[in-house]
Amino acid sequence: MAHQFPALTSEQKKALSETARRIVANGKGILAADESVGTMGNRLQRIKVENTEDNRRQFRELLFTVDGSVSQSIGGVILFHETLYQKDGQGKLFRDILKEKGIVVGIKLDQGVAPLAGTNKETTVQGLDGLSERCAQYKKDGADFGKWRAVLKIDNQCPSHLAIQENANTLARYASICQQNGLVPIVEPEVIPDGSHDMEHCQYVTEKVLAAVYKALNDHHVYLEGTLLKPNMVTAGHACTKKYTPEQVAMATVTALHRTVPAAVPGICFLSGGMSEEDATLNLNAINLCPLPKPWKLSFSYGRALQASALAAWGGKAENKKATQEAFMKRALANSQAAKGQYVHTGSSGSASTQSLFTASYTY
Ligand SMILES: O=P(O)(O)OC[C@@]1(O)O[C@H](CO)[C@@H](O)[C@@H]1O
Repeated sequence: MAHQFPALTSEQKKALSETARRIVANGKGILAADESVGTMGNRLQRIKVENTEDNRRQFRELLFTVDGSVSQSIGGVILFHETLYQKDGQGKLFRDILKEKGIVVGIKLDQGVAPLAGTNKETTVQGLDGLSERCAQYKKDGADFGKWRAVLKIDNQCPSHLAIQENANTLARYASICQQNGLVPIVEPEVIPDGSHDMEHCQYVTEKVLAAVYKALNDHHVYLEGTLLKPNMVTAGHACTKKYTPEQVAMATVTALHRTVPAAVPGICFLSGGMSEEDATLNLNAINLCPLPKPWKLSFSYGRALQASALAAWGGKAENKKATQEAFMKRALANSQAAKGQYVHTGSSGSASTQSLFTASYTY
């Protein structure tokens, strides 16, 4: 056994676990603002704004320069490479603006998916080559955590044993490299919601995927206390005709997590996966009220479900700054309340917050 070859020193472990716990402390969650240039282009196209570097920068400036009280709801922000080096209108680096608010800066590290030949269009994730050097540079440039999204789908023969094993191993290798460079790895094995499967089938698959991920993390000597998990909630497929309540989603989700995720993991931050803003908040709230043992913080790492109303309010116009920032703050606060099981739906949600944000085959 490799006990005599420790992967990390006790100082490294302490720093990693402190960072992980800080991100999810007291109802805090993560703003996933790490959309790649292409994904951001799709978002901007919907509001008829051109996908230029400056338009991406302007929208993100609005999110990052909200009132400092946002740090009571947002513990970490995931950035895309471009954004880590961008500045606000006064020339201040976004990463410095976030850090001054006490928010931990994260960086998207995966480089998209590649096909797994001989499968039903399944994928693995690219980005392991040179990852250690990239992590070291990002750490120097102010990042303290990383994110790597693997995509598994439910379909005929999917997810295959190969896709589950390959993605689990790749996530574990990424997590190990992150920790060696002082970055807390966010481990994201997303079972995407495409399909007509029911919630029970999603639970079965999610358990298989998570069990494989935690086996691989253990094999790679990953220090679980210094990681965060970013999973899908257990829901029915987008085209399933049967509807489930937030309480049913919560019970299926916490059951799956309870069976597969060790209590050493400090936090589980769900992705929103195309749910409407309001559904993502209601489901998270129900998850925190679920009467099963919950040894981890259960919080959010939302992309679409934290930004949809804000994007709609902005519409690419500087004069909409106040409305944009208010829309973002409203979702941040609602999700922070939900992360404590204290969200009360007031019935005054704007139309953008109840619209489905589903995109078919959201693979990158
Ligand atoms: O599902 P959501 O909450 O919109 O986004 C989850 C997420 O992992 O997927 C996106 C694509 O990689 C990222 O921008 C984001 O971090």
